[in-house]
Amino acid sequence: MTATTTAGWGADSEVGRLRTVVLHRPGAELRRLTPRNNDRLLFDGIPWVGRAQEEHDAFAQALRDRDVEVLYLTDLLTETFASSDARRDAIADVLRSRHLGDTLRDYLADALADASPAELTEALTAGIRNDEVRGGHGLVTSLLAPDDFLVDPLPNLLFTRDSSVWVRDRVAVTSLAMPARSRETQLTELIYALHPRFAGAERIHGWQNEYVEGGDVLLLAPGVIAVGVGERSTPAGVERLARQAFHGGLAHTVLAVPIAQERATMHLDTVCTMVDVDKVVMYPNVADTLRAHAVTLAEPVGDRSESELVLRVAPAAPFLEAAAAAMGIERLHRIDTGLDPVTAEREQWDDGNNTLALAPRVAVAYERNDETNARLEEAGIEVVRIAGSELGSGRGGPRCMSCPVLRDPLA
Ligand SMILES: NC(=O)NCCC[C@H](N)C(=O)O
Repeated sequence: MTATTTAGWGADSEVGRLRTVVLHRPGAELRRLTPRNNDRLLFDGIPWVGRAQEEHDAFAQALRDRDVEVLYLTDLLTETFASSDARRDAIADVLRSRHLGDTLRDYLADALADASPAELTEALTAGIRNDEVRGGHGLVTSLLAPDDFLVDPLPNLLFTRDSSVWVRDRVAVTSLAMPARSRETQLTELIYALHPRFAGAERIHGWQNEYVEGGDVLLLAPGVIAVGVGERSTPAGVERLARQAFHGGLAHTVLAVPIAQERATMHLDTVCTMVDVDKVVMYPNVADTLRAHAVTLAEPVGDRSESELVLRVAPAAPFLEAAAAAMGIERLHRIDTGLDPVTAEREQWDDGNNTLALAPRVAVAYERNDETNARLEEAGIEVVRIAGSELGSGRGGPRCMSCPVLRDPLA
């Protein structure tokens, strides 16, 4: 292991004391959701935006009350757009869309180049509707419906955990599998590449690599990473992340964990999150069937390049056992969601498993999941309850809505 966590950023676990986090306060992009587009944009309903903002502000305040520094993604993006390179790259990326046509593309290129940093952030996150453009009119604008999007909104920006994840002192900008989300990581990558706060931060992965989503990546312990493989993160994505982690000396074991390819279990963090150094809250309906392949290096890195590393893949073993063995602990204790299978199913759907640890044995959770929260407390976990009736309509909880940038190291 060569890398260490630096003072300004980095995390080597899910539970080290949280110092800095990136959130996204929901805004205009949520007002774009309609019953006709919400499925495609990966929302299960139409949130009441004002209430979602109140819930989110209370979430952010709960973190600040615990001395966590809250950074907002759109502030970082707007500050990043002080750089003309960032503006140029962001505009080029969004205009690569095959839906635009040359007339519209030329018009938008000029309009976006003239936009202020804040206006550019707004256009790239809330999207641009056909009836909102003042020029570039022609074949494409005539044939599209007035409320068709020329640039799609990004309502899932709310889930900042998916678009980047820190692994020790490196940031993995992820690669999102669903078309509705792929543009999120273009923006995240610009922030990490060009925002002065992250100057010098080394990046692994990237939005054009094989698919890996942050919600699938769990830092079980220093040197041990679990990665869910399912609807979002692919086997090739896990292999890429493992190669990068091994090559950078960031991990000794990566657990590849197949999960059911279903909406309710889209990421590993929808069924399992850590609440202590040796405790997870877990969906009991999958706990006994969840398995993991331990991936390790067959030979030392030496002077091999990342692609030359030889990986050893162990046969599948029960997840909790494989995890404990890799973590070097006797047992990874499991706290169940709900009391019975039906309650567990209801509370898992409402993100009862998706907790954000602020420190060992302190976790933020949606208040609505009464039984899971009671079980956490019985197990000695302090639960910081937040409201999430509107926030949850995108199917994500406190962990999905937060990207820890700095945690105290456990190693
Ligand atoms: N880590 C997570 O589970 N994130 C929640 C993502 C929800 C979002 N609506 C999506 O479908 O991608």
